[in-house]
Amino acid sequence: MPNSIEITDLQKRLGHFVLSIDHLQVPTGFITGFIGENGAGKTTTIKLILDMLRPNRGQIQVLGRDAQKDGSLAKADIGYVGDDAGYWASMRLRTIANITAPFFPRWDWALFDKLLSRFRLDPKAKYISLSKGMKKQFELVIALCHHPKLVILDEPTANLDPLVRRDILDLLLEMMEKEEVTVFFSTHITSDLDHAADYIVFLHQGKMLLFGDKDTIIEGHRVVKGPASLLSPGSEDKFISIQKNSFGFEALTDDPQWALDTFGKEAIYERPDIEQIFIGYTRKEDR
Ligand SMILES: Nc1ncnc2c1ncn2[C@@H]1O[C@H](COP(=O)(O)OP(=O)(O)OP(=O)(O)O)[C@@H](O)[C@H]1O
Repeated sequence: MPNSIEITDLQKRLGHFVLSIDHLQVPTGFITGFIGENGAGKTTTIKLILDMLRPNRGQIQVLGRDAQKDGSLAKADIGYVGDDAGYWASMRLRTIANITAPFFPRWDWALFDKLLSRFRLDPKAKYISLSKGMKKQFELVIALCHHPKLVILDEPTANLDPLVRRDILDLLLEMMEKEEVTVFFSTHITSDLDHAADYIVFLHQGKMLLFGDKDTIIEGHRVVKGPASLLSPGSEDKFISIQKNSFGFEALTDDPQWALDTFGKEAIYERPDIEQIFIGYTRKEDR
């Protein structure tokens, strides 16, 4: 199966907010990072994929099944970590696992124990006694220990310290080496994606701005810096976005060759990171 998620012609209205995605594919066997500012529509998209919300229009295929008609059949193959796991606060971790395991035919107790000890979580601890980061780690253990084909994570690393964030990303990468797993990962911490993602989706105010292979996207862009005297009205308009100050300009281009031909050796050309590209496209849309 080339794509684990395929979205076509999707529209969802929530009050004044409109989510509108013409086409989105999440390739099987890779990590796709889903980036957007607060309120961009990431959680709404994920809830639609999981059939927790119904669209006003459009089709969503998840693991080859229609999310609205028989999405429940795909649920055993999906590991999901969202905002609120909804676990009973006073339950012990082992009890939560005992209740969850029967829903998943490939539940793996050995993997559950291994992952719990990796995160130094005590199975006898009560869920309420865990810190925010430990709760996320436990939710991730539950999501991964039934060998899901598709892992959907809604901002799993928000509020976590860098060490825990890196540990979670490393765990995902290790899993993907051993079995074919697809990961769809929403975040606004773009540095996590610099490290881990293969594909990137940018969402802004309910619309997709960009989708593609991360390395190709980065290679296709440059941050150009130089003195303001290099600029002309025509060249300014060709940038995706530009910022000027008393020292000169800093701009994002999706045509590195044009920039080199236009500004030559007087400008500096830098490879952007994901955050610089995302901010550049967001500024362009907001102009
Ligand atoms: N039940 C609802 N009724 C009305 N508006 C809603 C509802 N749920 C979400 N929204 C609106 O939809 C928009 C998108 O919200 P969503 O939670 O999908 O964003 P997000 O990208 O996940 O943001 P964040 O990074 O802050 O979690 C927001 O403007 C939000 O206020």
